[in-house]
Amino acid sequence: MASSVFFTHSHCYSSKPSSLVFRQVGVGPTSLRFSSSHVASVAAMAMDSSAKVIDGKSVAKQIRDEITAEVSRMRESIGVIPGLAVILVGDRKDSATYVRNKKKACESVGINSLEANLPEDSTEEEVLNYIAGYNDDPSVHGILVQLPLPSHMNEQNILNAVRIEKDVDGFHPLNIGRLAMRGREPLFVPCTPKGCIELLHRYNASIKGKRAVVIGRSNIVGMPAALLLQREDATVSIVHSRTSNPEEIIRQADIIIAAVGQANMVRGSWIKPGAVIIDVGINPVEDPNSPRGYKLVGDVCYEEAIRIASAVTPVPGGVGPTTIAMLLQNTLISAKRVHHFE
Ligand SMILES: Nc1nc(=O)c2c([nH]1)NC[C@@H]1CN(c3ccc(C(=O)N[C@@H](CCC(=O)O)C(=O)O)cc3)C=[N+]21
Repeated sequence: MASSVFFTHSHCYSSKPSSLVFRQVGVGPTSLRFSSSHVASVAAMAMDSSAKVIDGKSVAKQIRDEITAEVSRMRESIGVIPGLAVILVGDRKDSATYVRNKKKACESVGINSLEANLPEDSTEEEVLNYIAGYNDDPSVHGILVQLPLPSHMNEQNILNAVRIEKDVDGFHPLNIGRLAMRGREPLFVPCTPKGCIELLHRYNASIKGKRAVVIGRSNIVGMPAALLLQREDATVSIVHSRTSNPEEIIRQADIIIAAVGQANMVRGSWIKPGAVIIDVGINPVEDPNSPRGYKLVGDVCYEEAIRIASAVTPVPGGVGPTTIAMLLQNTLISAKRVHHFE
């Protein structure tokens, strides 16, 4: 999702001999569960099953069920249905897919969805006109401008035009500013980082007092994720393209949030045994065995991580579905707030 590119690993060598993986794992506390007489392959298998896959799909389903109940309670008691407007400019295939998924998700919980599809060569003014219309429309409680925008548009101008009360993406600078300040509360927390924290909570990963590393410092994921972790009382480091010793810092982390957009960048040997890993990356890599010709992988080498971490989010099926669930949650929060519905 994020764009900086700073390491060169493009493959996850899952065919590594398991004895090597075992030695890496063996330095950590999890190895205490196994006597040294166990053969490596047995231990590796046992550790495989002891690492948890964090099932973002099922967490998202759970959250959608909670939202469905709240949406109907709201409709029945005050007759209001939350509404989300999505603006898509251009015809990027991935953006079209995400927007379609968001629309489907809205339908599944009873949220109204409106969609504006503008051509790639639209002017900034045309986009601003749509935003103004949705800003004034009382049936719209959330406005999302799908990113990235075409390069001839000024993203900042456009995002600033969204009324802060409808900024369900949480990208408005005032929302980010409040997120960064102690004792202040943003109106909305950005969906992807919020989903990352939700996954940690729902898997009972403790955050308070833990060392967390966020890899990547984008405005939409890395930076707000670091702020959220800090609000949860973690000790947070941010590793980025100019960090001189990233592996050393990452290896100390109890919690890793990876959001750089580089396939399989984080290797098993960088991971502290027992760490919890939230992998935000969604990177297409060539795969002749897939009907599409490619498959999606994360920023973390999953096959290596699952042997060393205590829990890992898969890609797909991890952070992505949770992100969409958070968008629905933010839309519901917005509708409740404007109608003073508790
Ligand atoms: N204004 C704005 N807000 C966003 O929240 C926003 C955006 N722009 N631009 C693009 C990124 C990306 N993003 C995703 C959401 C869900 C999945 C998702 O559900 N992925 C599935 C399926 C992936 C697939 O199969 O294609 C999964 O990971 O399991 C992925 C990516 C939201 N973004």
